Amino acid sequence: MTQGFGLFGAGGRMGLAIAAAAREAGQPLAGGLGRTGAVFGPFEDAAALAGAAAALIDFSTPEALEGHLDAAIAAGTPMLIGTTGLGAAHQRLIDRAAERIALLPAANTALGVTVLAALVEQAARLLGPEWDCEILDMHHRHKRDAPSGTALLLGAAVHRGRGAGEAAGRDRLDRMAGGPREAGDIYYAALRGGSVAGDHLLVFAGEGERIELGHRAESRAIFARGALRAARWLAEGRAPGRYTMNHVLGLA
Ligand SMILES: NC(=O)C1=CN([C@@H]2O[C@H](COP(=O)(O)OP(=O)(O)OC[C@H]3O[C@@H](n4cnc5c(N)ncnc54)[C@H](OP(=O)(O)O)[C@@H]3O)[C@@H](O)[C@H]2O)C=CC1
Ligand SMILES: O=C(O)C1=N[C@H](C(=O)O)C[C@H](O)C1
Repeated sequence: MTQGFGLFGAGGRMGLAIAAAAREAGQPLAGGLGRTGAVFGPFEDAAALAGAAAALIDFSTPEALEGHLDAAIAAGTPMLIGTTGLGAAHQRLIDRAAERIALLPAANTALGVTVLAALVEQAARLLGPEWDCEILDMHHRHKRDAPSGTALLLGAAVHRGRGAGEAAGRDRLDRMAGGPREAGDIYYAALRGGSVAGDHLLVFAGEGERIELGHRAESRAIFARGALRAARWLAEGRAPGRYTMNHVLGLA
């Protein structure tokens, strides 16, 4: 059998978009799994799918991540992790698994967002922490996590640009709690409704002027094409480690 990619979350919105993009690109998929088993292809569980796939693509749920990582490690198969809403415990699982296999966690696989993050980092470096930073995301009514993974990714780019290190500086998810703004903190807000594929707006607000940087996804096809590109890059044979979309696009 031609070694294709294995897809977790195959029956979901992104799973369907990736299957469509793969058909369009002539990219074979070995199989796709949903919560209760095969969505397409002959494999009924993660271990069997991981053993047959050249790379795995996960757009499912945070709760499913650990099982998918276990299957990927056992098979020695690299994995793109597109799922968002991951907490510190998930990040530790990814770090540990990355000692054994190649992993690429990407909260947003769109080319435009990868470039936007680079622009945001540069702007934050030039502006410094005196310019307040606010990040807004709007997504469809079904989205579970808020703020979005992309909003947090853009915030991390601001922290990097300011030279504080990714862990330093405070991410403030409590904008609605009111009170005066704390200097240097990054504040997040989220809107949910309708069928919006994913809009992000980042505002740097200075004294008497503002810079606004943003991205609008017109459909999920951009995430799907980026995910396939990242999976192809992983399947070329990467050493164990934790990679980013910057590696895929040659920006790292
Ligand atoms: N990185 C990026 O560029 C993008 C990331 N995302 C993220 O991807 C994730 C999925 O988004 P979306 O497709 O909209 O969500 P959906 O809810 O439409 O899809 C998630 C799918 O995962 C399935 N699932 C749940 N548990 C498992 C499991 N154990 N094994 C396999 N499949 C499972 C669900 O099945 P069931 O319905 O039966 O429970 C569902 O079909 C979200 O975290 C989202 O934020 C989304 C777009 C772009
Ligand atoms: O759930 C979605 O739809 C999306 N999720 C990702 C995120 O949380 O940033 C990426 C994209 O914005 C769509």
